[in-house]
Amino acid sequence: MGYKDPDLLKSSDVLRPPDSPERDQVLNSVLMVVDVNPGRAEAMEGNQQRVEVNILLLGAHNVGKSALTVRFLTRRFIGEYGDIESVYSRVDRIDGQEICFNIWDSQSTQAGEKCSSLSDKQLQWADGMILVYSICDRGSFNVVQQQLQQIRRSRKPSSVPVLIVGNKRDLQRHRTVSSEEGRLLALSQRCGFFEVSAAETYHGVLLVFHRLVDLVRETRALRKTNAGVRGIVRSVSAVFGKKRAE
Ligand SMILES: Nc1nc2c(ncn2[C@@H]2O[C@H](COP(=O)(O)OP(=O)(O)OP(=O)(O)O)[C@@H](O)[C@H]2O)c(=O)[nH]1
Repeated sequence: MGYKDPDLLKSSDVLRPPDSPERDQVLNSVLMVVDVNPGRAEAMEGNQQRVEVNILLLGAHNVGKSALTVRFLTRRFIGEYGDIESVYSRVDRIDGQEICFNIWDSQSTQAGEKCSSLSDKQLQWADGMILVYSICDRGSFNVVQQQLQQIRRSRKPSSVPVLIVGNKRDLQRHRTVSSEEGRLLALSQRCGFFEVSAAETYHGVLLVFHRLVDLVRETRALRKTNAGVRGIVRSVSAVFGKKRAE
């Protein structure tokens, strides 16, 4: 199924009209988190360990960042999303573990602005990032490349998992960025790559968020292992250093 205009969608999981109270109900149904200070990693609840994962969505104006966020959080595509920058939360159980997704849906700072620069706060806060472009908007693909450079300049290349997502896959007739280009960019930058349609399906979007959580967990496990190995190396050198001194 291909859509020319999301306002024409008739699917049962699309709420209409876009500016209805239903839209507000959907947006209000997800918990809005206002504290974006870093510092939390994992919280204990009884015996169950809940893992918190902070996900930052970046990309140019109008590429579907809010549509992807709302689709993931509510399973709905509601057409119009307004201009509110928000951090939303949802708790899911994956492989028997509770995962708290905190999702920062960033906005271009001015309407019509193609690319907003990333703040230090956003970069510090994020455990993983999703860089979104529209397959029908080459400019938005260029923005992803610029934002990738900014991320790479500010953090070590492998320290934060990044996924590149080409959205609006349903608009094939208007495609200006090939899948191949997206995949090559991701490959060259050691990022994951997906093409999805927030308008068309929930499952593609779900896969994106779950993949990022997997990568964040792998990165954390690797950091722990590396820290452990560094600790052992330090102890061993301390012992041998002491022996040599004796
Ligand atoms: N056809 C189609 N339209 C989409 C899709 N995703 C989003 N849109 C539409 O694209 C427009 C922009 O979507 P938003 O989610 O508001 O985009 P955004 O990136 O959050 O935009 P800003 O908040 O301005 O940064 C809306 O009209 C959406 O209905 C998609 O997968 N297919």
